[in-house]
Amino acid sequence: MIILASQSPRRKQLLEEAGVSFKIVSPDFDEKSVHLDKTDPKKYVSELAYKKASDVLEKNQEDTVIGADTVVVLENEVLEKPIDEEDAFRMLKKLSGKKHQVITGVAILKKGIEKVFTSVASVYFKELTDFEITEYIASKEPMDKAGSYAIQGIGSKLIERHEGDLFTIIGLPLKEVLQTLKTI
Ligand SMILES: Cc1cn([C@H]2C[C@H](O)[C@@H](COP(=O)(O)OP(=O)(O)OP(=O)(O)O)O2)c(=O)[nH]c1=O
Repeated sequence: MIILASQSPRRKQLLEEAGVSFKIVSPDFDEKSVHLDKTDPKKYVSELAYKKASDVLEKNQEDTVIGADTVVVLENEVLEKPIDEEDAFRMLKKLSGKKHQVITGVAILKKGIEKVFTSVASVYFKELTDFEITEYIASKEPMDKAGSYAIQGIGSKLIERHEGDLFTIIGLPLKEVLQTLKTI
């Protein structure tokens, strides 16, 4: 059985639409309580994805477990989910008019097998006014998204363009995930 170790509705939907049959088991640890080094964002998302997957594998040892983590990286600063609306405003103000990276780390674990990889895409934000930012935050959409926006939602109107894999930005690099599932 394949298990998605994630509470993210986006990851669930992406995997469902790809025709994979799986169940969801949420990892049993608080992301906020883990203090990992963020100076290397690829290493950071890989470690978090690994922690999510290994926590679930421990209790489901006959299964294949997928864990993932997504962050936004702007000029060496890692932006995660905002803690409140003020934090979302701060992030969106920083992202305004600039290019940033979105990095998703994935860990696919099964007894004796560990596949961990990252995927990077770039997003170019339009210049945003404070009013546009405030209006967007009022939609509540930013509150559970890395970097405080959703490219697949209302947030699309904040974006000039993106380079790379859209699924990586939404939280799961599907092509690589499907390829890895085939080979393990
Ligand atoms: C940048 C961006 C992020 N996101 C989402 C993907 C992730 O769900 C979320 C980043 O938070 P994560 O901590 O990666 O994931 P999560 O807390 O939603 O789920 P779990 O830890 O249980 O797997 O941001 C979008 O949906 N659209 C976007 O454009």
